[in-house]
Amino acid sequence: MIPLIIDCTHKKVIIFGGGVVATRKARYFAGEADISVISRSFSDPITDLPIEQIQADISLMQDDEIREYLRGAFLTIAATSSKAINDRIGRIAAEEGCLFNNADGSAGDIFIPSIVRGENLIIGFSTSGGSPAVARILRERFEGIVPEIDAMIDLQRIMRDALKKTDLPEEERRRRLREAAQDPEIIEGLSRARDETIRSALLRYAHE
Ligand SMILES: C[C@@]1(CC(=O)O)C2=NC(=C\c3[nH]c(c(CCC(=O)O)c3CC(=O)O)Cc3[nH]c(c(CC(=O)O)c3CCC(=O)O)/C=C3\N/C(=C\2)[C@@H](CCC(=O)O)[C@]3(C)CC(=O)O)/[C@H]1CCC(=O)O
Ligand SMILES: NC(=O)c1ccc[n+]([C@@H]2O[C@H](COP(=O)([O-])OP(=O)(O)OC[C@H]3O[C@@H](n4cnc5c(N)ncnc54)[C@H](O)[C@@H]3O)[C@@H](O)[C@H]2O)c1
Repeated sequence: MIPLIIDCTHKKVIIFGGGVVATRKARYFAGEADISVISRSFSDPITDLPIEQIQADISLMQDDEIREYLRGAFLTIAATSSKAINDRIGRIAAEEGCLFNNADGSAGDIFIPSIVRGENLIIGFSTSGGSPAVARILRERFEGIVPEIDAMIDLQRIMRDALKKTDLPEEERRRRLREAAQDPEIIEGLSRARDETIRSALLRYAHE
């Protein structure tokens, strides 16, 4: 398993099933991907999301009909309450060369991680299906420190630009960036007085 951060803008994500789990998966991709949900019934929260809803009984569909829905899809998620239906969708997705995530049944190609999102940062936690509860606990543990990491990334971006304009050798620029990233005064200052700390860090680290 290899983690990737993927731009899902305008990518087609097809979700089968419209219950609690399908809603969570739809919410995960909503706002970036183009989502269609195919199900016999839809939970109330899923109907509030900006997604296409297609009402159908999947057990009555021929393989070709399912295949048609998957055409051009980046990712297919099976989240019905039937393992047999989910696995059947997985088989067709594999034939179509489409990435597949299975909420219940044989594991697909991808796991959906628990995520923490900052302005400059995304962290994903996955136990590869071993313990979603642990993934959640890790997310909650890291949520609190995201604002300070975000501020550090802002500072580092500005510092990198400033250092590139100097004649300092690359090794020295790298050393200073690493040192500033671990400087306790800067870390503390960023959460208290962000702009002032960025100014003083630049004076201290980004000159020849
Ligand atoms: C990260 C997150 C993304 C998302 O789905 O949106 C996610 N589950 C989340 C929440 C969540 N999951 C469960 C509950 C109800 C708890 C309860 O039952 O009361 C809740 C709600 C909650 O806790 O809030 C239970 C559960 N989960 C799975 C099974 C089936 C099984 O294990 O077979 C069961 C049934 C019971 C059990 O066996 O526990 C399976 C999967 N869940 C995964 C991801 C993948 C593995 C990720 C990993 O290994 O790290 C995988 C394999 C599916 C996949 O590939 O996507 C999201 C994080 C939310 C957060 O960040 O707060
Ligand atoms: N992967 C995860 O994160 C995770 C977490 C908890 C549970 N699960 C498992 O995922 C599955 C779905 O859980 P849920 O809580 O969303 O269940 P749910 O009962 O709320 O939803 C099931 C959905 O599947 C649809 N469906 C079932 N058969 C269908 C058919 N023949 N045609 C069309 N639609 C059909 C139903 O209409 C419903 O919308 C369960 O098997 C559950 O054990 C997975």
